[in-house]
Amino acid sequence: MRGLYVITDGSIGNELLDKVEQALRGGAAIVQYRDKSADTARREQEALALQALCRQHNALFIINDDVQLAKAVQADGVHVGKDDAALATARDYLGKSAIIGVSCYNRLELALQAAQQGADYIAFGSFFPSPTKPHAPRATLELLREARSQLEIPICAIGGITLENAPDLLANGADMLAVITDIFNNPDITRQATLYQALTRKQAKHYPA
Ligand SMILES: Cc1ncc(COP(=O)(O)OP(=O)(O)O)c(N)n1
Ligand SMILES: Cc1ncsc1CCOP(=O)(O)O
Ligand SMILES: [Mg+2]
Repeated sequence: MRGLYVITDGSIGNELLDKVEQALRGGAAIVQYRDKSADTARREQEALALQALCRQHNALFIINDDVQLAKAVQADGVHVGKDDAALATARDYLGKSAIIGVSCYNRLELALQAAQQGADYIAFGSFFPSPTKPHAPRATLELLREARSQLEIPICAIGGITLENAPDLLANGADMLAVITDIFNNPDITRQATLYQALTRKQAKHYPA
């Protein structure tokens, strides 16, 4: 796994599908449906529509937090953090072939443990001030380098990523760049996604596509 990993946000509103499609046209490799609302019916409907869109564009589709929803819509996988299902629980529920990503914040030991327990990728961040999650713990490029030297699974970087700071993340070992604001707040989402994809193709060479 590598490339641009776009994450949806509740604030995108009713242009959700349209905006995600624009990102996919620009070459986003992975889409995460991240919706913190309690509206189960709408969440399922949106997730199903996004799943179909990702299939059309050969992109992976990941559900944030919710293993039940991931199974219900046959998503490619789920992303879990400290307040979500444990990795082992998610694996039991979704099976061997599901992609399970685990948030490790700024903690190498969590990443080593997740890798040992069968995570498909891990995520560190926030690397930079994030408009979406201003109070997220701050991760460093040094942590990324150290993790790169110890981990074989793909590493995702998240938090306040922009086209200006993305090259440092890639140069220090990130395989995937998870982005909300700098993609979905851009007036030309497709072009912005294309620019990210070009950067990741140039620099993330740790794994085959
Ligand atoms: C790719 C990716 N990385 C990190 C997160 C954050 O997960 P978590 O810590 O569970 O926080 P929420 O996103 O659930 O608020 C993520 N979602 N995706
Ligand atoms: C979910 C999450 N976890 C750490 S930072 C973040 C939000 C990233 O969004 P943005 O790209 O807007 O900083
Ligand atoms: Mg979570």
